[in-house]
Amino acid sequence: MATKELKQLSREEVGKHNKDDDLWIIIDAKVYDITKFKAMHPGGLSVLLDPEVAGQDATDAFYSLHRHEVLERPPYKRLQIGVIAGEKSIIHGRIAGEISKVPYAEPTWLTEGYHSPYYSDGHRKFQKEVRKFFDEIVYPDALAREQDGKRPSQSVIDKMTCVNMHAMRMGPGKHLQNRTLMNGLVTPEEYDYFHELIITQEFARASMRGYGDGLLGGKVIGLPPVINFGSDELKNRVVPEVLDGKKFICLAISEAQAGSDVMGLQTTAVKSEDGKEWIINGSKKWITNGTFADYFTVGCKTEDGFTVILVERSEGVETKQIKTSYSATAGTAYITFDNARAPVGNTLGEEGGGIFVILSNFNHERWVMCCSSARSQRSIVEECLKWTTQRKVFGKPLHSQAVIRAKIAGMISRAESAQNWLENITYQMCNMSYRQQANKLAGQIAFLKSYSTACGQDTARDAVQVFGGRGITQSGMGKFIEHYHRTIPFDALLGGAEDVLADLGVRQALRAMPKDARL
Ligand code: HEM
Repeated sequence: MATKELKQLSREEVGKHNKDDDLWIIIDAKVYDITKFKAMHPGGLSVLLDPEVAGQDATDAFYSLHRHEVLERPPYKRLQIGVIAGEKSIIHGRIAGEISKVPYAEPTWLTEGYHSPYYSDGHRKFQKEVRKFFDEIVYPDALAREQDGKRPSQSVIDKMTCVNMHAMRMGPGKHLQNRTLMNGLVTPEEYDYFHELIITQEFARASMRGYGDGLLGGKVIGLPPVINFGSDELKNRVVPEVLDGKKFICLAISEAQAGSDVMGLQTTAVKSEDGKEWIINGSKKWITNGTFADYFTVGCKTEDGFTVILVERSEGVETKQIKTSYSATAGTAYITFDNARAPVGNTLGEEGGGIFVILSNFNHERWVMCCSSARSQRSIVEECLKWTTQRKVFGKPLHSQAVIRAKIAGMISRAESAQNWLENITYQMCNMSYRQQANKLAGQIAFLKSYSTACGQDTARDAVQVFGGRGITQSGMGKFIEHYHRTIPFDALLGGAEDVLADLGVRQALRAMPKDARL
């Protein structure tokens, strides 16, 4: 379709079109004819006929009330008829891959003029491509699926497979062998936890909370027990099809009756008479991706204690959507097992040794959550800095109020401290064996997760105060604030509740107290 020729106009010329039946306005050096649109304007007619708006430069008035993306929607974009001769537009929408220039909108390692000991040039190139990928491919699907609640599109999952994103999200390790990562930008041997941190943070930046979990969050927590404790037959069959986005898996531990106290779980598995199969009965609750999972990594009570078993979707397995405060795209399920069967070869780890299987993955899972928590808070800082600059109160930007600046100070400090602690822990992970990490980092990671999400909850509350009514409205200026404030409890609960984790950190420290320590 040919693009329409835009007229070169003077401000005087625009000023003549200031009446009900002939109405133009200027926004950022672009001229819009809103004569027909005015009757359909969601904000009403009268505001557009105001003498300070009709025929005038309405840039400040517009950005005080609308996100830029409004002007990019096709029906509104078409309203532009010209530009102001000799002037340039300066405001633009999201450019795929772009680094924000807003202070603190990026971690220091991505901010011009700052340095970091942790990231190499390779990490920087990798970040660039990963951001572009998420901006172009994942972000539009995240917005659409959050709206309609459907599961993430298979086309997005397939594109992620092409660059081996699903495999990279599992961290460094053998599962990356013989895979081409991000079109060859990094080799499986070079790939480290900082690469994974980059993926998780770009993911958090480009997606919405429910969609973020929907886009195979279940795999990140449900597949490691198969990779680390499954038989070779099971691994060879299940791991490739999950990492290639053809089949979906979830971790099914929590029940209505038991959560953190896994030893209190009531789902049972007993062996069939011929000893070849497990027969499973019970239910699981709040299982991310459960509604569309093909495989279920299930915690069961067995004769010898607690055992983890991989159950395939089959007769006797039913999943139902649970309505939570985030969108249905996460596929959060209530699952029932009624005489469901799984081969005994699907046992993950030792019979009765399930607690070890589950605990062994907690550190990585929590660290992933720390990565995304630090990044999502930062996006809220960016929203607040933009809003308080463009929103005018008493003729001045909102940030001219000291109380607003104090809130922003808290948000920035929290986002920076979470990121800096995270990078230190990530560096330790890069230099420790998995066993050393389990020994030395369980407490640190538990503290960081507890701290990050507490920071996130404070930031969510402050951001709502800064945005006022818009912070509790699902569309318009405050839509990301409303979303963050509504979904932050997921960060604070999943992978261990804040208080439980903080206590775990202290208990780990007390275990390491030297016997000869005295005041
Ligand atoms: C091309 C020009 C404009 C377009 C396409 C437009 C479009 C919209 C849209 C789609 C909304 C719904 C809220 C949203 O999605 O953000 C809205 C709300 C509103 N608009 Fe406009 N608008 C334009 C210009 C203006 C101007 C110049 C004013 C003058 C002050 C104005 C005042 C308002 C008000 C007061 C609301 C209600 C805001 C709220 O509920 O918070 N609009 N507009």
